[in-house]
Amino acid sequence: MNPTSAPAGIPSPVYEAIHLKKEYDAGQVQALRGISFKVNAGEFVAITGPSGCGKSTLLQMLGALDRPASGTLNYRGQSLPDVADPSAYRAHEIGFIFQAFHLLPTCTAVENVQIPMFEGKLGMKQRRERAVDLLKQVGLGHRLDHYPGKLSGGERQRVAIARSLANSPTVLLADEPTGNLDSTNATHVLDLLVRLHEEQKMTLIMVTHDMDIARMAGRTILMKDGLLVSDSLNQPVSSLNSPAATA
Ligand SMILES: Nc1ncnc2c1ncn2[C@@H]1O[C@H](COP(=O)(O)OP(=O)(O)OP(=O)(O)O)[C@@H](O)[C@H]1O
Repeated sequence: MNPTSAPAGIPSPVYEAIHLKKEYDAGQVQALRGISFKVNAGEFVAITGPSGCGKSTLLQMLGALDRPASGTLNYRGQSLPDVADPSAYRAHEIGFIFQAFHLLPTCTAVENVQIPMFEGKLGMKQRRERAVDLLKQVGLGHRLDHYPGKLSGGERQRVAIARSLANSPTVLLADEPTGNLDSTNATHVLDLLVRLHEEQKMTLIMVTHDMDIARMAGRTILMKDGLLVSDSLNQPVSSLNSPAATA
């Protein structure tokens, strides 16, 4: 994509959504009923709210996995629903992390991480080297040749996070990334996401129904019944282990 840039000193929105709507079942389900917000480069935003309020629907739109019925959704100044090549956008601009990991069970950790790289120009040796490097970054240098079935849930999610970084995305979109994990593994995965966001200045947008997890973000968007009910900055919290998160 060919991003537009904001004048110096003005934060440039990565995403700008204006009155987004989405219906299912010929209008019987109104999943999004007019959502507007901006996300600036390098922000960590949590999207939270009760089950069925439209969080995943919204994240899927940001990931160009779905299209709004109406409204405007821009990614770095370009209309996302109208992007010429959504698969290139998904492969190179964003990394997606799912609750259920979505690893290929017949591929090892290092093979799973290489999968998104097949769209790029790296040769076989470079792909493997990059995958090894990414697995080391997520603390799995000792599990390179393990199959997903031989890894713990937390390790599987860390492989999925390494895979999401394969093509150096601008944005990480995480949908309940700790939803299938026990509290210890959840803490490790969240700390890893925070570290990636802080060290690599990555924009991180995370859907969670858990308010304690949402508070780890710099900002929380609260949804209800397909509407945005609040959009507020959070007090700094670096980990679920911190007193503020466990109080
Ligand atoms: N493909 C679909 N067809 C019909 N209705 C759908 C579809 N996907 C989602 N919905 C409905 O749209 C609404 C919003 O769903 P969504 O999955 O976005 O909510 P959510 O906030 O992510 O929920 P949860 O926290 O339970 O995952 C819900 O009422 C859901 O039943």
